[in-house]
Amino acid sequence: MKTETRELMRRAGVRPDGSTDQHFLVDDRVLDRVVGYAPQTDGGHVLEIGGGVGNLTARLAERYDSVTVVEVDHELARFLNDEFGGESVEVVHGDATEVDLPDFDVSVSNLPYSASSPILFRLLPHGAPLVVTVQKEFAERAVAEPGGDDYGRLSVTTRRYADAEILETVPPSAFSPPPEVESAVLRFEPHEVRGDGFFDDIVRAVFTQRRKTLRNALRNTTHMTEIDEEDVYNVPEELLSKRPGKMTPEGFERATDALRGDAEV
Ligand SMILES: C[S@@+](CC[C@H](N)C(=O)[O-])C[C@H]1O[C@@H](n2cnc3c(N)ncnc32)[C@H](O)[C@@H]1O
Repeated sequence: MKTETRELMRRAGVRPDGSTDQHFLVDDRVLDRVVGYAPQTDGGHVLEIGGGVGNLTARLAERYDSVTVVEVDHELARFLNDEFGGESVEVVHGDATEVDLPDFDVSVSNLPYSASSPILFRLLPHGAPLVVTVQKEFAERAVAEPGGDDYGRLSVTTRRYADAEILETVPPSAFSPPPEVESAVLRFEPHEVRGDGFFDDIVRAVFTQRRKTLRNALRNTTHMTEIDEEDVYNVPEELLSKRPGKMTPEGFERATDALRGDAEV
């Protein structure tokens, strides 16, 4: 079943005003490409965040054995369930920054722009490929190199978990209602990482102090990381004197290893 987005919007009775991140992708060629960018897993379980009227959900259900779609809007969640719910499509009504997420082989989503960061910080540690449409400026931050203004927690976390690339930019006219900014399709290919939340906690904390040296950023955020202040001095001096915005993910790894006490420094 391939269903025109505008027809789905009419049937769902939605009149999105954009205030709740409800910009629906109505360009069916872009939708087809978004789905095509995702790897075809064997059978496979796909997770979609923000199902809207199901324009992407319909395509994902054709391609994968099972779909879990999370939607925060009560009316839309009910529509998705009526339209697609069944053995192979499970609709979860809830906030994707909070609800339990299932294991998945791949995630394909047009993310709600105001919650893109917290959602990605939840998806990346799953270690599965992701294809997401986000604000273009957000995509540029995800792939930013150390040293520039765009480089931050999002860039470090992205590089820690995955290789990311911008596949195409999408103009406002592809959406209804059109957002004010351009969008971009981002793909994340996961790579092996030692999974632990400590690294993520340190990165989150020190980027609240991005203009400070790592030494001061770590000392000022012990309430967030729960490290002992004296452990800061286990980190090599050459790292302590850098600013977080100039540190590579490898530098962050050396620093967190030293803070954990299992470093070869
Ligand atoms: C950009 S629209 C995408 C809709 C549709 N999948 C498409 O491609 O056109 C984002 C959707 O995410 C939903 N949403 C917003 N915040 C959310 C959250 N925190 N958790 C789950 N869904 C959310 C909105 O209600 C909206 O349906």
